[in-house]
Amino acid sequence: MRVLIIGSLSGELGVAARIAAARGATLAQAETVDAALECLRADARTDLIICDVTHDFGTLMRRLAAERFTTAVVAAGAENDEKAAVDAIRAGAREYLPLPPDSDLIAAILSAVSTEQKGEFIARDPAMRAVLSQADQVAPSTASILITGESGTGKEVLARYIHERSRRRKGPFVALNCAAIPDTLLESELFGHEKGAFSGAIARRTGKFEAADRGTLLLDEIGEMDARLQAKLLRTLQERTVDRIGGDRPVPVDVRILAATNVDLRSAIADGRFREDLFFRLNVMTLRIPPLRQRPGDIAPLAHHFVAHYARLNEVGTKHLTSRAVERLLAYSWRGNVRELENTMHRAVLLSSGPMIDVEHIGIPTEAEEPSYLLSPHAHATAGDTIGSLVGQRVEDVEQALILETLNHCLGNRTHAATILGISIRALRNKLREYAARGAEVPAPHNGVAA
Ligand SMILES: Nc1ncnc2c1ncn2[C@@H]1O[C@H](COP(=O)(O)OP(=O)(O)OP(=O)(O)O)[C@@H](O)[C@H]1O
Repeated sequence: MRVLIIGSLSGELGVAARIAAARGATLAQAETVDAALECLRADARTDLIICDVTHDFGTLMRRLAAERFTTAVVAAGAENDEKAAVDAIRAGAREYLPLPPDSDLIAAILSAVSTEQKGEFIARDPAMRAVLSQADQVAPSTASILITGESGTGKEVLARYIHERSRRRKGPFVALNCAAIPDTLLESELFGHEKGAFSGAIARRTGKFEAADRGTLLLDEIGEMDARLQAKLLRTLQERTVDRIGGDRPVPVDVRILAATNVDLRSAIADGRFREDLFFRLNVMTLRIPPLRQRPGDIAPLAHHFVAHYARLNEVGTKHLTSRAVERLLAYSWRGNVRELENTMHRAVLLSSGPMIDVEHIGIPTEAEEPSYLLSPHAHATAGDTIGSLVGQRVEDVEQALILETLNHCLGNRTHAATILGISIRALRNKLREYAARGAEVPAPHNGVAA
């Protein structure tokens, strides 16, 4: 694990750094926020940042967000400085590390970050066990693999699972969501840029390809990549070199590519939106993750796993699901798949005050209460009654209500809502911007529940 320390190593922070190193962390150090950002731009593999709160912590968090660094940050400061601790957590710190440092707490933080990264893969249902045994077979090779499945089914977790079982497991695992970044920035995010390559390129930055050198690069939502970048990606895969924007020579890279998608790439090819030659490069083998509703044997084990995880994380003591609660979970359709189950369990842990989690803490409707368009993939075949009651309303208003309601159901997850609605994520984002401009309340990406 790579840890970047921001602040001086001569005092108690230095003691914390030495404890982290003794627990196996590789250290880098920066005296200032500027120097730390330079360090991150030059090497995107940092797993954890520990920052002295007396440095400008708020600025650090804002600048990390502005440059789309998602590295976990821990603030370190005086043990009795409650205000600093509260401010740091509010600004987005994962933890407050009181100084002088406690070596068990540092060990716990390192282990939490590494478990999060490894991601435990729960698979009890035979359908999922079959996918895992295919993954076990292909993991050791260097073949590109395409992972398909609805949003929230666990494509990224499966990609990490493959990386951990590959010969590259000691190398980095780097993931990039191609839909989350505007086309204009995606190129520099993937391939990097030289200083001054375009306005705003204030310093040289390595891209995800270079960050994943000798490891694995997951390109999530590959179907959203625009045609020009598809061509550049294909060239990179063929030539095993990357051209940084503004660079004057290709840089060799050794990266295994895993690509994930929740759209049907064959129909994207038929519509001319995805290159067939790139598809064949990426798709040496396809692993298809079934939606959660088609692997009921996974629902209860996953639910127990998330309850234990969030109870531990929120320090609320051990909690258990009642058998009625488990029955309710088994009867639900989980259109948002494992991510929806995870968010539901996180909320239930926070809402239940005693040791038991019952149906009222889960807050999902029974099957009879679920809207038909969420239960059936053939919504129009079952939605006749609903349509009748809409006569008299404007299409635009009905569309807005449907989009916002679906987004609410998906706990704010844009990708999943777009999949259910059958529109592209870009189209969804444009609509949401329009609604927000008109004053409508648009659910935040995580609906207020920290994932
Ligand atoms: N089998 C599993 N075991 C444990 N956790 C899982 C499993 N599958 C999914 N999860 C959890 O569910 C959440 C969603 O998983 P993940 O991000 O891998 O889905 P995805 O298919 O890549 O979603 P998207 O298409 O929206 O990117 C994550 O928090 C992940 O840790």
